[in-house]
Amino acid sequence: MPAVQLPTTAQLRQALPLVSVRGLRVAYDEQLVLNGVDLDLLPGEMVALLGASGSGKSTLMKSLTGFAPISGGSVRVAGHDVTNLARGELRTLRSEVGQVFQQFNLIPRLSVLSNVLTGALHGAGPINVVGGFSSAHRARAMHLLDRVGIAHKAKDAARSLSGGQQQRVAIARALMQQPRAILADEPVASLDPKLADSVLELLREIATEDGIPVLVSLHVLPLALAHSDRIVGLRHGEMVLSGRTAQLDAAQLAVLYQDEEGAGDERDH
Ligand SMILES: Nc1ncnc2c1ncn2[C@@H]1O[C@H](COP(=O)(O)OP(=O)(O)OP(=O)(O)O)[C@@H](O)[C@H]1O
Repeated sequence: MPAVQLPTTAQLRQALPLVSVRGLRVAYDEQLVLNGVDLDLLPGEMVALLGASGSGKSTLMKSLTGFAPISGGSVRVAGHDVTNLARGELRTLRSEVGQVFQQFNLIPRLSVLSNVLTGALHGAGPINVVGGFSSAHRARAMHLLDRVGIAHKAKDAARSLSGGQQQRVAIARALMQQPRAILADEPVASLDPKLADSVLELLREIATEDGIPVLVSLHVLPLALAHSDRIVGLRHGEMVLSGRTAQLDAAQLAVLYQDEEGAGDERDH
């Protein structure tokens, strides 16, 4: 009888979703804004989250880090049960999930290097903050700035950088956390198309090289088509689309924007 090849622990880990959402419901003031959402994110994949304005993209992202009022379903992120966190576990969860935002959210007067170093504060207690950063932290922050292509700006004030450069700093700051997943909520909405391409390329490279999932919400369909492995789509708070990017056709994608004011404008530009 041929020997049975059992998968290694590494292979099993690779196949398990880092994020697993089932039947998620979120309500604000009794208004249901997410209704029965399912989502899996696997290590190493770049997943684009699409949907018209108000469809629930930001709310879904917030649900993954305990920032949304979850009223039903289950949310597991990096081994944490987000709907039932133990005392102190929320801080750990947030330290394990890197976040990137549309407006970069840097501290403008601080240097680029200091901004990246703040990523190391996630999950650190007050003593670590007072104690300052170790030389190992500084070396790691410089390495990450080099990785995102702006090590030469390390000493400059964050406010002196262009939007594209600031977003690279924000990505380096997220990496400083040694995240197990990255959530990027409209990270290129404030950037011109060329910079948008380069930032999304960088995020995809990180997903592949670091073997972590990156969930990125986007308003521009061509960007999602060019830079994702998979596309998921929300409509009126329901997940109505999920598929490999290369296999989705125009009719499937059009469902996301049906009946929306200005449909066609938003997704094409
Ligand atoms: N804090 C809040 N309080 C009340 N309602 C909220 C809150 N946050 C979001 N909503 C509502 O939830 C719905 C989904 O909003 P959400 O921001 O998740 O959508 P979105 O798809 O990210 O939109 P956009 O693309 O415009 O950013 C909207 O109707 C919005 O008004």
